[in-house]
Amino acid sequence: MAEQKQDERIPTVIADDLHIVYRVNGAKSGKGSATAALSRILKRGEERGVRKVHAVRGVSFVAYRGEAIGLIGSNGSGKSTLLRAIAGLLPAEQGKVYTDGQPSLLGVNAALMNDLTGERNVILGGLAMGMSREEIKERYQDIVDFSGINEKGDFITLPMRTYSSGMAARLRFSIAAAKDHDVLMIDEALATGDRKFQKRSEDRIRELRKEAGTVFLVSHNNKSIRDTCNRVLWLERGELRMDGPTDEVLKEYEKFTGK
Ligand SMILES: Nc1ncnc2c1ncn2[C@@H]1O[C@H](COP(=O)(O)OP(=O)(O)OP(=O)(O)O)[C@@H](O)[C@H]1O
Repeated sequence: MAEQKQDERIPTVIADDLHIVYRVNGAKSGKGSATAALSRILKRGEERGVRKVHAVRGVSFVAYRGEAIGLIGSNGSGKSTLLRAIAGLLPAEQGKVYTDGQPSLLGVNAALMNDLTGERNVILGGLAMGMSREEIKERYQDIVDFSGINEKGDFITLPMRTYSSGMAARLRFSIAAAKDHDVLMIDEALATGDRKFQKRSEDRIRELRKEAGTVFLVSHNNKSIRDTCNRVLWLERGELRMDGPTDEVLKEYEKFTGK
């Protein structure tokens, strides 16, 4: 498109006919005849006792800098799998994902250490995201303030195992949101935390978006998606059912779910 301005529409993530398949150990059933077992073994590509879950099926899209993209769909439709694949954590069975820069995945299960204090986790989490010690030091107080962990006492010096799941999720979000990301992926982080924290997170996502990154947000909360995202990808059974402006996609999705 020759008339496009150069500083606009810079692709950050390209998924091209992406297929992700999980392989799960364990036969469907310990019972069954020897013939059935044999036919399973002989069936091309299917090892004995390994089941395949085809979680993402032929998904293609291009994400651009400055976009905040919501991923919606029923339980098990492949949203988290797609995020993990974009983050490079899952190999593609078929197709490809191209990313510009290192995507950072911020999930409620992001690996922080339960036995370490919040304070140590802020440092470790920052280092894991590629921040320097100096940067972490500079932003430490902002991270703690943003998380609201210390609002009801000096929790940041306690091990994370003493936190409620909401507190832990808030800390994870705060650590990840402290850095400017090329591509930031958030899995349900906004579902936890109180209203005040949700509002802070949404504001921060908008800022990150302005700071030229691309944000992906997986959420079952249509309001969070509406307030945060300009575009939505709707997955069902691993397939991309719709890709478009938030309002248009949510309208169809709400018809589908009856909400
Ligand atoms: N580690 C795994 N091993 C095997 N199968 C998996 C694994 N993770 C997910 N799946 C399967 O892949 C499919 C997609 O799961 P995924 O978690 O991506 O869906 P989701 O849309 O994020 O779901 P939810 O909204 O419930 O969080 C499901 O059928 C799920 O059972």
